[in-house]
Amino acid sequence: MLEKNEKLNIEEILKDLENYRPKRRGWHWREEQGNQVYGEFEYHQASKPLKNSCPLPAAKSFGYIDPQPDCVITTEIASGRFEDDIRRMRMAAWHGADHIMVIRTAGQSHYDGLIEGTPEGVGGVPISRKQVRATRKALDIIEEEVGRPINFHSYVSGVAGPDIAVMFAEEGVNGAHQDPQYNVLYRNINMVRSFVDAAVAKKIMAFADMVQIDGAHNANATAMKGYKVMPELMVQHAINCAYSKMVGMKPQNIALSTVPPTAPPAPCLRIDLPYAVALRQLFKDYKMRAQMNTKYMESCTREATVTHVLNLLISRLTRADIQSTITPDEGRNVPWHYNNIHAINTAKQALIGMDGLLEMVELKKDGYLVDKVRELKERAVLFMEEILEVGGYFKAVEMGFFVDSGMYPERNGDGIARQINGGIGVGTVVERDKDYMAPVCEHFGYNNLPEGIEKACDLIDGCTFCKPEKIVFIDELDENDNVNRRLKETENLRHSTEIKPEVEWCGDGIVATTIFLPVEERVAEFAAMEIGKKMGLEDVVVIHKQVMQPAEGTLVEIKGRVPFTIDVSKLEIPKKPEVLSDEEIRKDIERKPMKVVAATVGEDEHSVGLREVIDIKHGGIEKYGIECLYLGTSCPVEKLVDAAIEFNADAILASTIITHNDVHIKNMKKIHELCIEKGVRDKLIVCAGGTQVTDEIAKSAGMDAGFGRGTKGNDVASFLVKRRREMENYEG
Ligand SMILES: Cc1ncc(COP(=O)(O)O)c(/C=N/CC[C@H](N)C(=O)O)c1O
Repeated sequence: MLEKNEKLNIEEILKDLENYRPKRRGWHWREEQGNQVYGEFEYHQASKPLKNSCPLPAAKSFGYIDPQPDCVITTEIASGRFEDDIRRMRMAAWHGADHIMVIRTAGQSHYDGLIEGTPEGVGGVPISRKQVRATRKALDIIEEEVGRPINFHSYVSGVAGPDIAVMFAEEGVNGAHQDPQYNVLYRNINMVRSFVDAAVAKKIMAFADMVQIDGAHNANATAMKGYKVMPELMVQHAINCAYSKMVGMKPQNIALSTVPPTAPPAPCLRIDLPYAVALRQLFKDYKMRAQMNTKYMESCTREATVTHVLNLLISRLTRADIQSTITPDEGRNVPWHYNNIHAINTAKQALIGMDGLLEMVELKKDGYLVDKVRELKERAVLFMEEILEVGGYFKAVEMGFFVDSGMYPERNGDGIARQINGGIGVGTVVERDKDYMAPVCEHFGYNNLPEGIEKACDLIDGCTFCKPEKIVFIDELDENDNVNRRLKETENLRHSTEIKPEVEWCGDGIVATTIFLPVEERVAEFAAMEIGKKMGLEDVVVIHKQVMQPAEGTLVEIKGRVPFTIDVSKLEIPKKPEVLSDEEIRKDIERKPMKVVAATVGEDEHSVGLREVIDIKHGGIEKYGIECLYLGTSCPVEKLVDAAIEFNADAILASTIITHNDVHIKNMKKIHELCIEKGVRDKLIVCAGGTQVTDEIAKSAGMDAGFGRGTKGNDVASFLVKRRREMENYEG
């Protein structure tokens, strides 16, 4: 078991892979939990807490609770270097993801065999046995520390679909996309080959108890207008569900991949919600894998996040068994790892925030919604009927029925047409002879087993499903394109005190900066790049620009590479002040009572933070017996200092939240100077606090200490006691 602050050791994970065996087969759904209590709250759609996790930032105000939604949460990974992805997977798991979906290297669907070794991928990882083993082994470690099984997922499709299905079943992969329509429509693989392969693959996935996700979401992304293909999507789901069931998959392992088809500025709920309702009504026995919209994503991460929250509202208003997440930067680049985390947090935050929603609101049982649901179902049924009329699915594909930009029955004739005698793998399906026999288990279709043979693989004393020791593990095929060589290049950064910024890969050195420039867009773009260069960044690229007003200015985000490393052993890091125990603080105050005056100074009305530091009910300093005179908010600094003198206080606590024009620093300096003017500075302990106040800023403004975001009563009381001791010793 890893220690909390011990890094995953990629070298260790790569060791002895030839003998690694997965702990289990099959998918893990979060346990039904009924009502869950986290802290002071009861949840009606939550699952068990994690052993270790990173709560949302705002959990600070709720005792750091980290309630886990009831559905599985997915994060998709596509960096191309699995050795760097396991770090991202660990971060994701600690933020609540329990479904790790690894995108394959571009075009792996066209590989007509398995990939071996660990070559670097493009836009995804080359899914190979060694990579799957290393990743599953890392996930074993990660699931131990978070205390929840993690589902490892990739894709069973393409020309080598059945081969990959076998390898996934052997290696304990827990879920996969499998939909022959994907091969046909988006990879132009021959349709007969695709459906025959799909039957073989699905049977193996059923044996391995893998959850299957279909490929309907692709029509959303590929269609001219996502919302025009809603009837077709239901048809695509139906085809894959029916085919999967016929092969022997359990409905509870068949997940429909459903994406809300639109996004603002379209009135998306009015379009997407009826579709989501219709889908769940038609496919109530199946699982819903709710995906977030990717089609209408631009480079604005804020916009993407709001769209995704609206998608999550639909999940909560209908049903999501798996909530898939899309990173807010997917519209910019291959996702950066911290954006995977932002996306997971968006899902966790919104789903938990909408806990029990349907106990308070319900979908109307008449009017627009019901009519729209009905209309969509009718369109889908008509679509299905027409497929039958023209002679079945293959014929319909040849006629370009699918991904047509018209809202069925409207047709624009621009669908993706494929010929039954065309595509990759055409003519490669051979009818099985009468005496065809394959001595392996879970083999779909006709298998002419000899008399008396129970299990096909008895003939060869066990197949790899029954005797995993028969699996042949190939380590590396290419002496250059492999993980060992890549790790060599980053050796120094993994085994020294030198670090570099990173967004995807160890040592990639990428940083991002947000800049506002008071000029029109085109000028701002080039000015921002110039600023990046002057900051010493290399390969500066604009990753986002947004007009704030055509003449007044433009927001620009740039990324660039820092050419240097930071040696952390050489950093001057001030020691965190040691906090005294409650007992010790209380004893010292009993020994010698302490009085404090406190206020929020200037024109500042914020009081919450200071009250938490003071009030006994928040565990504030009063609980140690310190006597506090609280002067409220918008307190002039003169009044605060005078009160300290009058009250014969030992200390002043000044809260200053507003930092506009550095007013917080000005106020601190004024308090310091006033105490000197009145000859009491060396008698008083003077502290400031606030969300933007740091110890360094406060001390440079003449304070004895500064307390920032997250400060607790015992931090302040501990400082006051220690500081008074110093002053007493000083007085001798
Ligand atoms: C049914 C099916 N088979 C295979 C592939 C992948 O096939 P290549 O490995 O050839 O790219 C896909 C891809 N979908 C993208 C995942 C998406 N980000 C998602 O949310 O699911 C697919 O849908």
